[in-house]
Amino acid sequence: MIGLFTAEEVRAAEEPLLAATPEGALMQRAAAGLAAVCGRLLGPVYGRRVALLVGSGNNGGDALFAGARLAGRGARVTAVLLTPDRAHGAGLTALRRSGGRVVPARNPGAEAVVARADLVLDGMLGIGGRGGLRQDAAVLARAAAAGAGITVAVDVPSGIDASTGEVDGVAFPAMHTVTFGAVKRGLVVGEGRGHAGQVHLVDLGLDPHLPTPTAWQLTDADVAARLEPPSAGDDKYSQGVVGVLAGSAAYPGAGVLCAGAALRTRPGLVRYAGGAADGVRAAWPEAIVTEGGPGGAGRVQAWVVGPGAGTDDAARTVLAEVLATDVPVLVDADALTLLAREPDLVRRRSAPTVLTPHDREFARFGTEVGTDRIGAARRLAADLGAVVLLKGDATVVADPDGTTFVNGTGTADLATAGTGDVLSGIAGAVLATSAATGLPAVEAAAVAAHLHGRTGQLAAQRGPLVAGDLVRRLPEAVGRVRGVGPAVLGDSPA
Ligand SMILES: NC(=O)C1=CN([C@@H]2O[C@H](COP(=O)(O)OP(=O)(O)OC[C@H]3O[C@@H](n4cnc5c(N)ncnc54)[C@H](O)[C@@H]3O)[C@@H](O)[C@H]2O)[C@@H](O)CC1
Ligand SMILES: [K+]
Repeated sequence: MIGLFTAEEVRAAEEPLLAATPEGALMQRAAAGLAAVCGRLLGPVYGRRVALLVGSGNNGGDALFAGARLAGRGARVTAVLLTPDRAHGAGLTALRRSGGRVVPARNPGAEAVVARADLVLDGMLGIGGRGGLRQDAAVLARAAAAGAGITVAVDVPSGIDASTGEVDGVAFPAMHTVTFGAVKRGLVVGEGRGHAGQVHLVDLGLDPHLPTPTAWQLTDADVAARLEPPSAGDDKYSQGVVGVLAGSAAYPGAGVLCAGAALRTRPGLVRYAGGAADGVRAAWPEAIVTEGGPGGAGRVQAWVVGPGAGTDDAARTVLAEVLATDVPVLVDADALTLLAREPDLVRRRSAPTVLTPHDREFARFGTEVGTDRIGAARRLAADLGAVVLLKGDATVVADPDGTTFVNGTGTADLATAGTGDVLSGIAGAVLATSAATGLPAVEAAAVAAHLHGRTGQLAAQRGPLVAGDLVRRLPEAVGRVRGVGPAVLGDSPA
């Protein structure tokens, strides 16, 4: 698992490390790691044009020292200084000694330096940045975006909030971010994720000083370890029995997709008791279909309730009935709308509940998501005593105790009808085994989000995807996450 940290946590951890190391040593470690990544990205370094965008703090110092190292290898390095009188003195000296040039950002030629560069290194603001980019910095960020060079952010893309990922106005559009000591949360969540590109972590020796993380990202290996394949002693009941209450006469597809995803994730047994019995029977002869609602379905180890299920009185009765059981329940879509009217239905539960809202569904519980997605998910989780899986570009899964996972997989191609129904089916299947495996509900939900995203990446390789493609490709995605078949589906997030 990859720990995710706030800027404040990183700053606090740096203090004792700074005190224990010779002055400037940490910045040299950072600059060496940064220059090494830039060198790899450039291929041959000699003769290549590198532009450094340099602000007033230590982030600019990192860029200047890394630039000096690249200049030493023959790169043509130019530093564009936003505040020439406040740029890092020792860094400037090192760059000049290595043959680098310096221009103030207000000089007419500064934008052209950025536009012509083979690589643009963003050292404008690091974890000391507050608020959005000022006009002069925003102009340089836009020039980097418009240019053809590789864009690399130093520690964090300037203009993003390192703790929340919030972007206020313009931020540097990095293809790569070389971050120091620890992965900042803002690189993987909110708008920050889209600005950070591929994240490279440079070890500064900070680990012993960091607090135990409260936010994490799962890797393929973490997910594989939580999705154990069946063993010789398993039967269809011990593999997890999922009850699906999704779909209706108006929306039969939601039931078909949800039941199919549950079957394809962990095909122990799926009991279907929703309102689209004929459709599910036709699509999934493997499912046991009952028409009598949850009460007549037989014993299950987890329920999925809500996708395409409607919000009428009958749907409300079904929701109340499953929330009164003592097994894990996943609440999605229409059932979230109903639950937002009667949140006490979930507050009084003792078994785990997982809610899977998107932003509009989240807002029905009383507050907008806002720009701090981790904070928002944690607050609702604590308020309701339920796991909250807040869907988005980087899905956030929060436990009532504050433990949070930020998903690192997925693709924009997943923004299409029915993919949420598939996620619910996957999560229901993982939850159904959680009682036997001891997997906490928050981790089961995070595993499902990871797998859903990986399946989306796999399906999108063939072009635009529909939700049914996810169901079809799920077994292959599970196999790949477990390391069966080609290991790489896309860039790993960190
Ligand atoms: N502290 C350490 O031990 C290390 C720090 N390192 C680097 O140092 C960075 C943090 O350095 P700093 O604390 O100097 O902070 P920054 O380099 O992020 O810059 C802070 C400066 O920018 C100004 N500023 C803040 N917001 C602004 C805005 N919106 N527009 C314009 N100016 C703004 C502040 O007045 C301050 O002078 C890290 O991100 C990392 O890159 C690395 O060298 C590794 C070691
Ligand atoms: K930066």
